[in-house]
Amino acid sequence: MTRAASVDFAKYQGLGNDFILVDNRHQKEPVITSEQAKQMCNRNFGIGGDGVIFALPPENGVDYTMRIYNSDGSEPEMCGNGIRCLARFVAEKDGAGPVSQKIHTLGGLMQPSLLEDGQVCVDMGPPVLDGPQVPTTLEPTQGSRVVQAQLSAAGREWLVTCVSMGNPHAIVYSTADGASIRVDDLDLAGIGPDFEKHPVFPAKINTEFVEVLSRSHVKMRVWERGAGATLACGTGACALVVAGVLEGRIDRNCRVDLPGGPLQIEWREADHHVYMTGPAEPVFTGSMQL
Ligand SMILES: N[C@@H](CCC[C@H](N)C(=O)O)C(=O)O
Repeated sequence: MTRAASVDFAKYQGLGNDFILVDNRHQKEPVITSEQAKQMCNRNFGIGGDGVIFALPPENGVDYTMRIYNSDGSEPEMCGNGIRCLARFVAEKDGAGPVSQKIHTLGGLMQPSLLEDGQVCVDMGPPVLDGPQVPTTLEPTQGSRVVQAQLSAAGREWLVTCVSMGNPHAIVYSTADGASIRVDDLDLAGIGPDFEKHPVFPAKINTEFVEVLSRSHVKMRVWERGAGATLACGTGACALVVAGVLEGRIDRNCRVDLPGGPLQIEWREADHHVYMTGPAEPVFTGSMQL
């Protein structure tokens, strides 16, 4: 395995969730360490980003493999906005037009399609709803599912539904007394870390707070595991639509307004897969000394 003295990269963003992308298809292990990824993500001493994402050689008969480091150097299983960016990055590198890809991730098989209008639609596979698999030790409330379970965090009682989209999410639509969330009023930096490190989430957790505008339109803010408050979270948007359907609050096809802009999410009844459609934009390219 070769570690690099400098690394060529492309910076992309999906709704302001920004990533440093590295074409690493020549070798199985990332050319940089998790510590170097953390340094690259630093907004003062590095390039700046919410994560570093690698295109690696294919595994399991797919086109290529994706791995990602969060900005704190931890390694999550999946990233929704990141996979749209990576799909466009690889297609542009390979000189391919609108194209469908199969990508192996630690969270399973993902299938992005580049659309004529520049957006990317990703078949994110089925959500994982079994509580222990999310994982959470919260007591299941519907079979093995954790839906509207009461949780005490940051000095308040909340109702949370737990969903994995390859990576773990806790979704909050209301407090335990039934009061709706007003996302603009939340002290996210005060509340988010308490969820992220809560002992009922052994792999830590991404948390989405959601306000329902109509049955087909919601607004959210996110506190991400390993990255803090970000402008968007694609897996989070998918997870919150699944949770909203399970809680009976919204329909299966829903617009999700994130701080960085909207995503269209569908939890399709026919195959139980979640489909996410949104933008992926190049910002600049460069080379960083390590
Ligand atoms: N922003 C991402 C999620 C990135 C990973 C996350 N922080 C985790 O640790 O699971 C997205 O768009 O899905």
